[in-house]
Amino acid sequence: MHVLDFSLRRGAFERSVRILSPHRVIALVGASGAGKTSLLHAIAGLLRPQRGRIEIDGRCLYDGQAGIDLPAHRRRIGYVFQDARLFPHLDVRRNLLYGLRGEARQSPRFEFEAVVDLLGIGALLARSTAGLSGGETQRVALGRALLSQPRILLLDEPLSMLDMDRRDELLPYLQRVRDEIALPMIYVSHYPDEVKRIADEVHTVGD
Ligand SMILES: Nc1ncnc2c1ncn2[C@@H]1O[C@H](COP(=O)(O)OP(=O)(O)OP(=O)(O)O)[C@@H](O)[C@H]1O
Repeated sequence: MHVLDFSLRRGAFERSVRILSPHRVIALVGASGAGKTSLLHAIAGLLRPQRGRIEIDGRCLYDGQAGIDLPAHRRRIGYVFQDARLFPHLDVRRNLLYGLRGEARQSPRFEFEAVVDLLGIGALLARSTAGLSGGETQRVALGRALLSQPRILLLDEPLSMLDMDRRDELLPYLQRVRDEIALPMIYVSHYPDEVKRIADEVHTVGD
């Protein structure tokens, strides 16, 4: 069960959301500026809501009334950005291993080899990030996020920098992650058609 029932403010921008969902994978769609990224930031603990409650898969991350506000590092979030944000000075293997550091190294649920296989990135391990295609870059970013041993996966328009062919190439990997990793996922996109292939339920943010 997910509860996203909160209000937030960013400068002059205000947004309230009320989503109660029994589904593991939900998508948030909406126009540019509707507040989708801001909602993900609130879930990740990067932006404090004005009020309300955030519960993912039955685990409370924030409750204004009860005074609960888990710090970002304790929320165990895997975050995949639109622009991947791989470290340019590290090769693919080291980018992935960056995810598997600190506490994540002790008895990981998602192991290096398994994640590499799942995402089909074994042949890329020794490569620099500079020559990767957009789809390959996003698969590595997804791998790095999974290796940080998250309890929740947040995806902020992971396909938006890709052309149509590359999108079609990446979608099956996202579907595999959804089915085989079985984490709660919140997927932000501009495109309802795209998210219907990933999410169990689609919510529109904004008016
Ligand atoms: N740091 C900030 N300070 C003030 N306003 C901000 C800040 N960050 C975002 N905003 C404003 O908050 C609103 C929502 O932005 P947000 O990025 O959450 O929307 P979005 O739906 O993700 O948009 P897009 O689809 O274009 O990425 C916008 O009006 C934006 O200008």
